[in-house]
Amino acid sequence: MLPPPPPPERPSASPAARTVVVAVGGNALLRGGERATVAEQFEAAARLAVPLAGLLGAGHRLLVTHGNGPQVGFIQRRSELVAPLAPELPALGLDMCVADSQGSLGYLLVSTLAGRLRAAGGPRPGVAGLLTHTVVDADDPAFARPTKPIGSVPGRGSAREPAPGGERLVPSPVPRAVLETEAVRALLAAGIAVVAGGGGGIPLVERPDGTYRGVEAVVDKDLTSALLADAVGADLLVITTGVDRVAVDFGRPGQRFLDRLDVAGARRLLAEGHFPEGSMGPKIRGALRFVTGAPGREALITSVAGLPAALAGRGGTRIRPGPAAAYAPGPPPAPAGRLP
Ligand SMILES: NC(=O)OP(=O)(O)O
Repeated sequence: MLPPPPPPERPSASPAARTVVVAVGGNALLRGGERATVAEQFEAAARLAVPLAGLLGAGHRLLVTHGNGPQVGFIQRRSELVAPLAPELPALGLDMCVADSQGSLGYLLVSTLAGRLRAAGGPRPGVAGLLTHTVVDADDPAFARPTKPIGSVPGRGSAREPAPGGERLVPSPVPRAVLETEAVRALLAAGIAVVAGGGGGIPLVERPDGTYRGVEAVVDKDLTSALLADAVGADLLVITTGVDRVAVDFGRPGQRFLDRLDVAGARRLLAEGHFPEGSMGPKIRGALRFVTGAPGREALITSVAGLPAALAGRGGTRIRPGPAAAYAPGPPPAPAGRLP
């Protein structure tokens, strides 16, 4: 549970202030599915801004990260649909689509949070949206095995042969470093709320000469969120998803929701296949990476609707290290089955 510190004069002034990272799924802004209008997306972002502003009002430092799974698929489809009509317009690679999604989703999240803080009338930290780049390994095996669904219509396909309806699977390499880590740290230290790590970050690989190039991939935002949360020394990583709590045997007879998990238990359930890749798997792996990075950390998995209650200790699944945990900072581990 996150204890509310007394109202501060300045947002960063309270000794009880903690650094909180809240990861928001791309689906959270699309309640109406693919047909959600822009106005509905703003409404969803405005609802989310209420508990986020509450954290800032209580004096905590806040980093918001967000997904882009549906939106990056829409942007890519738009580019592909336009191509035969206007061949003079450049086709967009996935790195460019991720960058576009950071712009539009950053706009939604920053403008609604800034507006909520202004309307609340208390001490107002600034809110900054940061275009974020994530370095991945050029030889990550994910490039040969696409697992990340983008676009929102159920179905299965590959990046080259999309399934009917628009959803497709694309490579999702493990994030190794975020170029803007120092900037995020500096903004948080200055009491400014940050929106960063959007869509897992624009995926880059290093060229032999040390420069970067964008690649065809969508990095998992939960893993990037854990990496950033670790790097900025966060105390709490909140991962929002479509359910209020993590379940074992999800969607099967015997389904059981969990209030808390320790590291050993989470690892065992992950190994038993309760948390599939492309959904709960990266959230659990991100949470594990974060809580085992340093002592005193906690991860919380819950829904956007359940966020206010979960932050007050009345819901969600809490992941804590447990008595036998060993701490080892570093990038997120690869999922089972990947090369070391
Ligand atoms: N990039 C990413 O992981 O997005 P979602 O969380 O929306 O799938």
